[in-house]
Amino acid sequence: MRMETGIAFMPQASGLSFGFGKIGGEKWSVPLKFSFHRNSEFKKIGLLYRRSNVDLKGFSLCKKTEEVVSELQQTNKQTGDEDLALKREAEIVAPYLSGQGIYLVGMMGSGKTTVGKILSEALDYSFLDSDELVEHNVGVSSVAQIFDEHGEEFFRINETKALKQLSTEKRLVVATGGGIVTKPINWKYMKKGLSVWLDVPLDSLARRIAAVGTASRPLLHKEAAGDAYTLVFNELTALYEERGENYKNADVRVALENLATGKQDVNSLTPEAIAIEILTKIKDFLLTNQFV
Ligand SMILES: Nc1ncnc2c1ncn2[C@@H]1O[C@H](COP(=O)(O)OP(=O)(O)OP(=O)(O)O)[C@@H](O)[C@H]1O
Ligand SMILES: O=C(O)C1=C[C@@H](O)[C@@H](O)[C@H](O)C1
Repeated sequence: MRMETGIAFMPQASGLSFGFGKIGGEKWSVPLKFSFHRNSEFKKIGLLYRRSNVDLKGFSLCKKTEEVVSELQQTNKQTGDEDLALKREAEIVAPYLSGQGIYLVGMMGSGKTTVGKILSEALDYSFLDSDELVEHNVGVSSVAQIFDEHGEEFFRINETKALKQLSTEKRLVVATGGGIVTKPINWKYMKKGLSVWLDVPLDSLARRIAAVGTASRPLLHKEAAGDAYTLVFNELTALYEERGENYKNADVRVALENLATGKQDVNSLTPEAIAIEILTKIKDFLLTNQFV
């Protein structure tokens, strides 16, 4: 069944539930429960995401067992500490947030999806990717297909419609499309919640995107000779020249270059560390602006 737009959040005993259905017609909803476990992965229900535990008990150790164990222990300690710090920061920020939606903006590959999911879990929010809502509304499986069949302008119109739908929702982290910042009307919708700019150096973005390929990112997918990193870097540079200023409209900026301290490399910052910084910056923003 092709569904018309209509989104509803409904509090339920089991947690939050989210439904898509026909406006004024029948609605369906999916119960969502959140838990906080490091060894887990996100499962998708409808367009929303939640965590599910992964059982690692059957993991078998082979050669260099001690090395593997020690590395795992080190990683677990570091990530365990970060998870705790993240949860603690989320508890501190939650009362100031009062359920306001959070819109992550930033260039393609800046980590809006990766960090957004972690942030949503820490805050007990739902997570949604605006590109996926556009795909759902248009009735296709990829943004690339929309660009191919209808062109960018059609995509942008539908992106604004999707954002309008989302802007009335509470307790939601949204990973927005990289170009959402280019239309002033989109800011009107995002200002119903808090917007956060994930500012990542272009060379890091190019590294990340070149590693996974450009097939799902039509604005970067160009048939040209050269190595993948350089091609992506050049396209990103051109895009950033056009739209870089627009990101500055965000309420909060989290610049990875500022977050990386001492000898730490921007590329070694974990999504958890970035999520903690987002919460800290949101708290500062809300404290500064609550009496003005
Ligand atoms: N902190 C990080 N360190 C290293 N790699 C990261 C980090 N965050 C995200 N990535 C990787 O970068 C790539 C892009 O991340 P992600 O999809 O979260 O970005 P995005 O902003 O949602 O991108 P897009 O707007 O293009 O959909 C992924 O391969 C992801 O694994
Ligand atoms: O930066 C952009 O303009 C885009 C980013 C993607 O998330 C998609 O929204 C689409 O590919 C366009």
